Parts: sequence; structure tokens; C-alpha cells
Amino acid sequence: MEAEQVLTFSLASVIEDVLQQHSGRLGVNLASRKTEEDSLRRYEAARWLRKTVGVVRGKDLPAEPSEEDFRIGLRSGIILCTVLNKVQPRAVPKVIEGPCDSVIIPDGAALSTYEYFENVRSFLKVVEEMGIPTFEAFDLGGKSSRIVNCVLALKSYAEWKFGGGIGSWKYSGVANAKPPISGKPLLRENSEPLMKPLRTVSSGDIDGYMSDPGLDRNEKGPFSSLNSLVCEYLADKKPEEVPIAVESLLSKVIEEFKHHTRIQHEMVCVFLFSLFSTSYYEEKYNQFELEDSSRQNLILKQQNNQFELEDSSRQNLILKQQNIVEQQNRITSELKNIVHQTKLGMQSMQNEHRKEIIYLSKHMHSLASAASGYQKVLEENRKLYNQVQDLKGNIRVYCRVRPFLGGQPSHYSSVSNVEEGSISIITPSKYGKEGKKTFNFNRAFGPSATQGEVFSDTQPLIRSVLDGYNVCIFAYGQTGSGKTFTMSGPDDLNEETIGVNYHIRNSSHNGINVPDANLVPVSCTSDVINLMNLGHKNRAVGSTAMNDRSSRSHSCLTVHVQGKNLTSGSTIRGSMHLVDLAGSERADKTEATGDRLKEAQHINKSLSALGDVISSLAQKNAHVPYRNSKLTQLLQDSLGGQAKTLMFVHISPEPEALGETLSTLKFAERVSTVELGAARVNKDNSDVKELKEQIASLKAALARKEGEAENSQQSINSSSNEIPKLKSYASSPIQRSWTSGPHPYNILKGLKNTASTLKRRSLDLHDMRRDSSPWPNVSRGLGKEDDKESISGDSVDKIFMNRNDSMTSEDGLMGPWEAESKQSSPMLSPTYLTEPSKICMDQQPLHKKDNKDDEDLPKQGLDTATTEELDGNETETSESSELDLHWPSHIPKPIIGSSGLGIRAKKSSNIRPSLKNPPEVRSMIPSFIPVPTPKKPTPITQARKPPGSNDIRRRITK
Ligand SMILES: Nc1ncnc2c1ncn2[C@@H]1O[C@H](COP(=O)(O)OP(=O)(O)OP(=O)(O)O)[C@@H](O)[C@H]1O
Repeated sequence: MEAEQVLTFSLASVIEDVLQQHSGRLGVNLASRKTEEDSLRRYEAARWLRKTVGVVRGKDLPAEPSEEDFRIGLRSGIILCTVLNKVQPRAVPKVIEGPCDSVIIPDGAALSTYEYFENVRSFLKVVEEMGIPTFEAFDLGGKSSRIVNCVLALKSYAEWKFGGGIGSWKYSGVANAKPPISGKPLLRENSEPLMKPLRTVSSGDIDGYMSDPGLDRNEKGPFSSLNSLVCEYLADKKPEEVPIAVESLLSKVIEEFKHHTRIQHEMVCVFLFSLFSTSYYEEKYNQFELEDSSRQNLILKQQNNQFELEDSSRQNLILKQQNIVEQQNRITSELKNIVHQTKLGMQSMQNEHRKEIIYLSKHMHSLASAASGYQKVLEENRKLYNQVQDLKGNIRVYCRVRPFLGGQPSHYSSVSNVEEGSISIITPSKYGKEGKKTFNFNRAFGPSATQGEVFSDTQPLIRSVLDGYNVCIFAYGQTGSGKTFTMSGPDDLNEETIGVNYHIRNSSHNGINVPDANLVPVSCTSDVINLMNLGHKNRAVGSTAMNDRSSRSHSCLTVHVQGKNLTSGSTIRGSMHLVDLAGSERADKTEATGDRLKEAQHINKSLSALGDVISSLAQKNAHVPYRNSKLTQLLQDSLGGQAKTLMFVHISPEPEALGETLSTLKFAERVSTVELGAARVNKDNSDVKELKEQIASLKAALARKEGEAENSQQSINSSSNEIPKLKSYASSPIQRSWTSGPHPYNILKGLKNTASTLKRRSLDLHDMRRDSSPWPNVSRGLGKEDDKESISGDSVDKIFMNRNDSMTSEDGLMGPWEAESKQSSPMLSPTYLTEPSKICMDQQPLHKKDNKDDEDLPKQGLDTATTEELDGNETETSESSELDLHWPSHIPKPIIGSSGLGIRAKKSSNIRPSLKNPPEVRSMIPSFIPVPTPKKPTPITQARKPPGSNDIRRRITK
């Protein structure tokens, strides 16, 4: 159908052209006019196009193009589409703008042809829809008149539109334009309204007209003109020329027709080509589309496949996960089962455990009770042991090992093991092998033991002072082994390091006398501490090669305690000696010279005297050489009396000190075997009161007999040549009564026993003060030389808390204590004390004896009352009771037995050769209750010395 239409051409126009070409003037005019008209219209169209699309864009279109230029310029359809889009925005949404026309498709056709065809087709489609006269695509390869017409119609439309669109647009240019010669345009479908006016001039219409016999040809403008042309052509012909003219005309028409047909054929070829191309490209396009769709399908499929795959894999995954979840669920349920079973097991185990715990707790309880029982038993054992020890009266021995001192190289210690009650010392044997020697004591403290631990073990002993016991704690050991540390503490004292002495604070102000000691009342703890500090300061301390603060004297602190039972009226008195001995040392080791050497000698002497005493006590010798040193005199009560005695034995850990250590420990072991007898409480009970009353009555009896005694004095003196020394006592009322009284012996005995008993008790300071005799300051008058002569030199600095005597070292070295106490301490002033101490007893000078006789001196008739005597044995006496005989009546009886150094002179067997039973150590302790065993008067006159002679007792009581 389309090919048919393409082949359709205008017969009239052919005839017209022929006629015009052959009609001479008329034809020339018409042709030129038409050509001119066409050119003008083309130029107008070209200018408008260039103006509208821009010169750049319309560069392919000259302002006044030839018909061919015009067609070529618009051939791509780009300018047309662009113009159309300007007029009608987005009318052609996609304008194909090929990069160049030279792109060749494989079959040789220009790629742009297809693309341009698309542009032209789009353009034509839109303008047709807009009702604008169109042209045919192939017009771009043929005549341009219809293209020009279309463009001008579009221009007219644009002017109408941009001019406001008033009214309806009508293309006025159609009337002027040459009607289209072609028939119904190709590919035109919806242009019927616009085509109506054109049809009037279309070839089809001509055909229709020609075929329509009813149509008045004269009414048809163009054809009437054709008729007129034919008529005009034939008019000047003769009739005979008409056939020829017609024939010629026809042949020309035929030629023209052929020409048109040829052109038409070419056009058809182009059209067919383009159609072919179109179809080719369409095919291609379709193919592309197909490919595209297939590709898309493929992609979709692939995607689907992928999705499916993913889906399947996902599903697999899900399945796997489900499997895993199932497995886990299974495992969980299994675990739950296990947990359940475990819980059940646990519960049963818990139950069993509970039962076991109950059983164990019962068991533990029984064990604990057994343990506590065991502990109790142990404690009981210990107590019992201690009680046994107490009963036996053994001296307790505690051993303490000093640690290596700071700055000392860390040594191999000679002490291998320290247990609660034993200590082992490494002793090198002859063959180079190490041996061990173990010593047993009541308690052993290792180097790490604190002062607190030491004190806590000492405390019970100290507490017994409050129960009325006499206690003596003394520290023994090699120089530098820690005696002072234990007793007093280090130089830099604090709460934790203070020694045994400083814990002892709550003492009463009662006490006893010790020679050269002061009895100082104290009212509070600080008084005690001040006093102790003063004593400590005054203590002779010097530096030796073995100890840079070596104590060069013994130190003794005595605390007296008195308690009174308000109901029963009984009093309890206790006293405690705290003795820090000077260290045993070897002169060569300490490198002492001069005074230091002397000190060392004295120290060693007194210590060896102590050793002798211990040795005698251990062997239960009849004679114990207390009087060989002041030290042993001081400790006499503690070592041989009824006191509880504790010896702290100290050792140094250094291997160099091994020799000293072993001898110290051996000595200590020996000490621990010493039995003192059971300690006794110092209690004044009703018996004592009776005795006191008895004394009072005796005193009265004495007073009554005084006159008789005076009368009989002379006769006694003359008749008793054997005791001339008693002359010096002639004025003594006691002696008078003894010599002239009806029962002088009994009186003396009574007095002696009473005094002796009382002497064993603590001094009652109140009693002493009641008889306010002035304190005879005898001790001050005592010469040191005497002391040196009489007592083996030992240096004893003592601090007694209720004695105002200053202390003098009897070895000739003035202790700092003396100066201090005399000058600076108001507490030590004599005004503090109104009562004399025991030392008053020695106002009456006795014969001084030489050192050798020293220890014998007490034997010379001074001892009068002894335990043995009280028990029926006539073996022991005490010089103190003798002294009581000479005690001034206005002075209360001193109580001296409990603590004095050298207070009691010992009797000796050589003085009392008649003793049947050798006295025991314990026998020297006066009995609490005197037993009036008939006894011959002791030859006290032997002990008496002429006035002016040196009195050994004065020395003793220092
Ligand atoms: N248990 C201990 N812990 C720490 N240091 C100690 C201990 N025992 C003693 N010391 C120290 O050892 C040194 C000697 O001690 P201390 O002066 O007490 O010995 P001592 O036996 O009294 O000597 P001396 O007989 O020469 O007077 C001192 O520096 C002292 O501080």
C-alpha cells in the first residue's frame, strides 16, 4: 500500500511542467515565478530555523540555502526536532545526535541514516499531531517545497503560540503555497483534519476527480488552469497541427512522465533502502531488544538462579542452622538432664556433706574440747610444774638469746634451736663435727622474742608481789648479752621496748631498807619512772670493746608493796628486787684498763661470789657464802630466802662468744637446780598481833626491871670476863634487862624471835613514822674504805624507794647515784623519811674484822633465831635478831629480812661448831612463827666489838 502511494505521482503536474516548458512565455514566467517564490519561502524557513535553534546548531543550514542545501541541512532531523522542542517543549523527548555521519554500519549504510530517520519520523509524527502540514521523509532526498511549507507552518504556529495563542491557529501560508503534489502522505494516520484542504490538490484527488464523472472540472482551480494551458497550447495551432502538437505534447508528457517515474523510482529505491535500513535496524533493534530482553531475561534468570541458589544456599544454611539448633536443643536437653542429675547428685552430696559437716563439727567439737582439754592439761601441767617448782622453791631460770646487733655482719649463730623450754647450742667437737648441747630452762626466748613476750611470762611472778611474796628477778649473762635490754630496755625507750623494770609501776610507798639505798615514797607512776630514770642515769655505764654501753655496776630496783585487809586487819607486804647485773666478762676481751679493769675485776668478783653462792645452794652446803659480796648479800633473801626468784640468763649468739655462752648456760642450769623452799606470804595475822602485844608487855617488863638491871649491871660485868666486849653496851636497857632480869634469856629470846619474825616482813613505814625518832644518818658516815676492806669489791648501785641513804659504791668508785640523790632529788631528801631504816641497828660500832672473817662475822653470836631453831634444830641463827636486842626502844622494830643486802649476817659453822645438823640454805630463813625452843644464849658478846672499831654490819647493810 505504501509502495503504491510512493509510486503515485501527479499527472497534472507533469502535464503542467511540460506545458510550461513548451508554452513559451507563459511557461517561463510561471516557472521563474514559482522558483523565485520557492526560494523566498525556503530562505524564510531557513532563517527562522537558524534563528530558533541558533546559528551554531544550525551551522549546517545556510541562511539562504539552495534547495539541496536545505534538504541536506535538515536531513538529520536534528534541527527540525530541536525547533519543534523549542516550540513545543519535550515534544521529541529523545533527539538522536550522532557523533558524525561517517559511522558506517557493516552493510555499508550510514549509521546516521537510521538515526536521522528516527529524528525525522519523530518530528513528522509530532507536527502531524499538532495539525501542522507535514512532508514525507523521502522529501528530504527530493523536492523541498513541502518541507519548506511544513517549516513555515510550524513558524506560523510558533508565532501564534508565543504571541499569546489568541484564538485558534490557522496556517495562512497554505493558500499561497503550492499544493502538495503527492498523494496521501506515507505513515500518516491521524492527520485527516489537516489534510482535507490539501486533498483538494492531491493527485489522488485528481485521480478521484478524473474518475468521478459527476465532478465539475471547471470548479477545480488547478485543473481548469491545466485545461486552459492545454487550450492555450493548442489555440495557436492549426487544426492539422493539433495532432502533431498533441503527439509532441504527449511524447513530452511521456518523457516527463518517464523522468518523474525515474525520479520516483530512485525515490522508491531510496525509500526502499531506507525502509530496508529501517527494517534492518528495526530488526537489529528488535534483535537488540530481543537480545536485551533475552539478556535481561538471562540476567533475570541468572538473578533468579542466583536468588534461587542463594535461596537454596540460604535454605541450606537455614536447614543447617536448624540442624544445629536441633542439635543444640538436643545437647541442651541432654545438658539439662545432666544438670538435673548433677543437681540431684549435688543435693545428695550436700546432704552427705551436711551430714559429714555435722559429723565433722561434732568431731571437731570433740577435738576442740579435747584440744582445749589438752591445753588445759598442758596449762595445768605447767601450773603444777610451777607449783612443784614453787614448792620446791626452785629458782626459775629464763634464758634469752640476743639477736645479732644492727651493723654486725650476719653471723652463723651458735644457737641452733630455741624451743619453749630448751635451747640448743652448736658445739664444735674435736673432730670438726658439730655437736649440740641442749639446756633446759623454765622458759627460753629466741632472738625474735619481744619485750612484751618476755614480760608476759614474767608478769605472774610480778603479780605475786601483790600477794605478799618477795620476788627477785635478776639478769645474768655475759657482757653485751642483753641484760640491761631485758631489765630496762634500749636507750631509746618507748612503750614497746621498755624492759621488765618499767612495767613495774604500781607499787606502794612502803618498803624496806637496803644499805646505801634510798627508800623513797612515791605517789604516782611518774614518781616511779622519774626515780627509775634517775637511778638509770646515775648508773655507772662505760664503753668496752664488747659493749659500748656496758653497765659497770649492778643495778637493783626494789619495789615494796603493802596491802591491808580492812576487815581482818591483816597486812600483806611484798617486795621485789629487779637486779640487772653487770656483765661477766673477760678482761682481755673487753680490753679494759685502769678503772675499767678495776671495775671488771670487781664485777667478776661479785659474779663469782654469786656463782659460789649458787654452787653452795645447789650442793645444799651448810654454809652459803653470801657475805662474799654485796651482790650476794643483796640477793640473799632471794637466793636463800623465801622469795620467788627468777633469773634471766642472757646469751649472745655470736660463735666467738660460745665459750662464755656455754659457761653461762651451765651456770644457769645449776641455778635452776637450786631449791629455795616454798615461798611464803608476808602476812601479819593475829599471831603477829599477839606477838606484838607480847613484845609490848615484855617491854613493860623490861622497863620495870630497869632499875634492877642497873643495879645488877656491875655484878654482871665483873662476873662475865669472857664477854668484856659487852661493856660498851652497859647502858643498853635491853642488855641490862638481859643481864639482870629474872629471865633475861627468855626475854631476849622473845625479843629476838619477835624481831626476827618481824624483820622477815616488810617494813611498815607507818609504824616507823609513828615513832618519830630522828633518822640516824649512820650510813653517810660509813667510810668507803671500810667497805672496800670488808666486802669483796662489787659495785652495787641500788635504787630503793623508801630509803634516803645515798648510794655509795663500796668498791671505792663513787656512783653517780650518790651525788645525784644527795643534791638534786627532793624525793631523796632525808625529810622524806622520818623513820630510820634497818641501818639504825648498826649505830653501835662493832669490831671490824678483816675480809677473811667477813663471812664469819655473822656467826659470832649474832644469829639467834632460825628456822631450825623454831623447828627444834639449833643450827641457824640470824644476826638481825641479835641486832634487835640493841634496837632503841623508841624506834619501831625494823623489818629487814625481806630485802636487804647483807641485812642478815650469816652464822657460820665455825662459829657454831656445836651445830649438830649442818644448816640448810632454807634454814637460814627465819620462821614466820617463832617457836620458843629453849636455847642457850648465843655468844653474842663475841660478835660485839669495842666502840670505835669497824662495824662489819655497817658494811653489810650498805
Ligand atoms: N633482745 C634484744 N633485741 C635487740 N637488741 C638487744 C637485745 N638484747 C640486747 N640488745 C642490744 O645489745 C646491746 C647490749 O645489750 P645490753 O647493754 O643490754 O647488754 P648487757 O648484758 O646489759 O651488757 P653489760 O653487761 O655490758 O652491761 C645493746 O645495744 C642492746 O640494745
